Amino acid sequence: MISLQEVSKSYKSGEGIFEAVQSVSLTVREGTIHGIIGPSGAGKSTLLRMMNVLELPDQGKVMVGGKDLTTLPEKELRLARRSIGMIFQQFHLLNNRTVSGNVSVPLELAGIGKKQRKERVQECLKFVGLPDKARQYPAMLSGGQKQRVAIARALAHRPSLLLCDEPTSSLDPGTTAEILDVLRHINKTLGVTIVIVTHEMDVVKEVCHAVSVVEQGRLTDGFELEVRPGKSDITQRPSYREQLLGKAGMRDV
Ligand SMILES: Nc1ncnc2c1ncn2[C@@H]1O[C@H](COP(=O)(O)OP(=O)(O)OP(=O)(O)O)[C@@H](O)[C@H]1O
Repeated sequence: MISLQEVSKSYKSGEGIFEAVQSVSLTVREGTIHGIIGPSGAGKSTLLRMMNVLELPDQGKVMVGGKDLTTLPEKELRLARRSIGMIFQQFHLLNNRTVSGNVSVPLELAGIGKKQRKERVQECLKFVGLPDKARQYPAMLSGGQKQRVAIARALAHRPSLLLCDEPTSSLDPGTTAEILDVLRHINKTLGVTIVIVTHEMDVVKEVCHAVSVVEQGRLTDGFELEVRPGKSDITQRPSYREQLLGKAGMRDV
């Protein structure tokens, strides 16, 4: 289980202090795919980046696997982070490394031996359906293939949690569906808990078991989902929620 407990984060700017996340508490059930949705600038990415303390909250706790990541000494935090993979909208691959070189990076940083690295890289590439692309460079790949490489890299350490920051926002609808299939497969077959930040209703509708709604740095709603494409029996709710559910063709369960 992952739980954020009353986390807050402010940024200083020329105009003063901006409160990007304000006292948010949120629980992600183990083994689920959890969406975080809301308008642009609402604080979704900041919230996600606090889940692996890429962004250190000013206040509050980040509980992952029974430990508060905000209080862990650096060495322990590094180890804890190995069980948390992350992928991004822009893939963040190293262009001067081959596909297998990219997937190998976290294993190299962890000091894993060459033979073991090679085996694990092959396993991960096979899992995401790219075993034949190992020797190619990112520039030779499509957007969907690049995201698969990023996913393979995120899986290298066998994470229990995968954080996804707008993973399909650079992709066309067909490729989006393929990437969502990969994420669903990871959740189902490996039992990995997945958190997806997205502004796309279809992503929530397709894969999420639960969703949290973030607006202006605050959690304004959260609910379990039953995916019902095409249905319109939407429970009356406050405006943003109505809008979300309506667009996604979902209802409360
Ligand atoms: N490092 C930073 N320094 C200053 N301000 C920041 C920083 N990171 C985020 N912000 C501000 O905090 C607010 C929340 O940003 P965040 O990226 O979390 O929102 P978001 O909901 O993910 O938005 P989007 O959907 O547009 O990516 C924004 O107003 C953003 O400009």
